[in-house]
Amino acid sequence: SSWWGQVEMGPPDAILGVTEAFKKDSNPNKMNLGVGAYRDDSGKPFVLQCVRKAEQLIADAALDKEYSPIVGNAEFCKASAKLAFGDNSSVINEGLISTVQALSGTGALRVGAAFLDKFHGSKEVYLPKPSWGNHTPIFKHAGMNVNAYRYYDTQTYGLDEAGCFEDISNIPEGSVIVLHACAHNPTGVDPKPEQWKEMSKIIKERKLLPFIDMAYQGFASGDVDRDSFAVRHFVEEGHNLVLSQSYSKNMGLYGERVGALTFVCSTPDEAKRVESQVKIVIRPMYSNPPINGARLAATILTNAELRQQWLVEVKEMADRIITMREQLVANLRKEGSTHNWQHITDQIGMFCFTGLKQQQVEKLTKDFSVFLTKDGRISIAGVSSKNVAYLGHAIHEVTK
Ligand SMILES: Cc1ncc(COP(=O)(O)O)c(CNOCC(=O)O)c1O
Repeated sequence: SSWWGQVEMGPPDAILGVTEAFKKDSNPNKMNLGVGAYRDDSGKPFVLQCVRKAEQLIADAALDKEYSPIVGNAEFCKASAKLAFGDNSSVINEGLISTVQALSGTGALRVGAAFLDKFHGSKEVYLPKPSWGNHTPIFKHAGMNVNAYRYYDTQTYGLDEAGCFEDISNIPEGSVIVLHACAHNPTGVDPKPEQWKEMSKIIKERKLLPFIDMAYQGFASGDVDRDSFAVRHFVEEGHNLVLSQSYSKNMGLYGERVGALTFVCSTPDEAKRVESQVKIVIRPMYSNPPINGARLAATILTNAELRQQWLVEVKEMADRIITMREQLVANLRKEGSTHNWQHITDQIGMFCFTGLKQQQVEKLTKDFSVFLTKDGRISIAGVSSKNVAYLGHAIHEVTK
């Protein structure tokens, strides 16, 4: 008899399911706006030049393939912390942080969640509503209880400031609050600096633990320092926060699984004790991280010429997305749409919450072969100068 006869078929991943349906469609005008990966203006995946050059430097160095330490590539961890907190960050200079390499952003969140489940006083985690789909299972699988705070306003397609601030003011002391540093997924709605300052104040008053997820640093505005405003403000305000970083989007290292997890602690001794316990979480999970992606990122971040080229390339990616937002709105106007599409250009980063209702989404897919997730989220990366007019026409047709 079979061991697993009672195992049921699991539900398909909402996002990857969109790509499956897209592949089956024969319409030459079909568009895949579901996938959360950058595409250039030809709709192709994009490997940055600085990554190709770093690959060459690493190949020429003929390095060995020995195990990485449990905490990963030390040069990468140091460079990652500096990128997030700034070159002259006091928490770095005073030895108050512990940074470990992670299996990309997902791995950083998962190890962070496992550490919190083991050592943090509260099991309660609060996610923005809505948040990245994977946040919920990541924290649940680690044993935490997942709750939500109001974030997105379905009427204005922007931040529900009143609801957000009120909900955060009511989160029980000691709870963990997850924040997207920039380029909020799936809404594209980021707090303004003034709103971040207010959120920091309330979070401090409520004695909450901020877990900041920064998966798009540099990819949102095109400026790595500007995109790290929330992280640096919270540190300046004295929050001992947890930070997850991903290089999937801003360096295009998706499949290399390059990320980092940082704990901001109160003393150097606490940082050492925290690191020792994070290592004990990692050891039985995957023992030690892969070497290649971290070498690539460390080379790019520490080689002056490659770093400069990276800053140019990540801005190019951000600028292309911003241009596509502007051209989509222009095409909707050209089509004669009378709706207010301001939110498409107010929102930032990979995604746009269009505000399309489910039946409009279904019509967009059925009649125009435009594929997107049911919640009306589109990945702007899938929009190009070749298909933006078609998209404008299609959205106008289903919303007029
Ligand atoms: C907010 C957030 N955190 C973390 C991550 C983690 O990404 P990774 O594990 O690749 O670093 C992601 C990647 N999302 O993937 C794109 C999509 O939603 O279709 C993310 O959006």
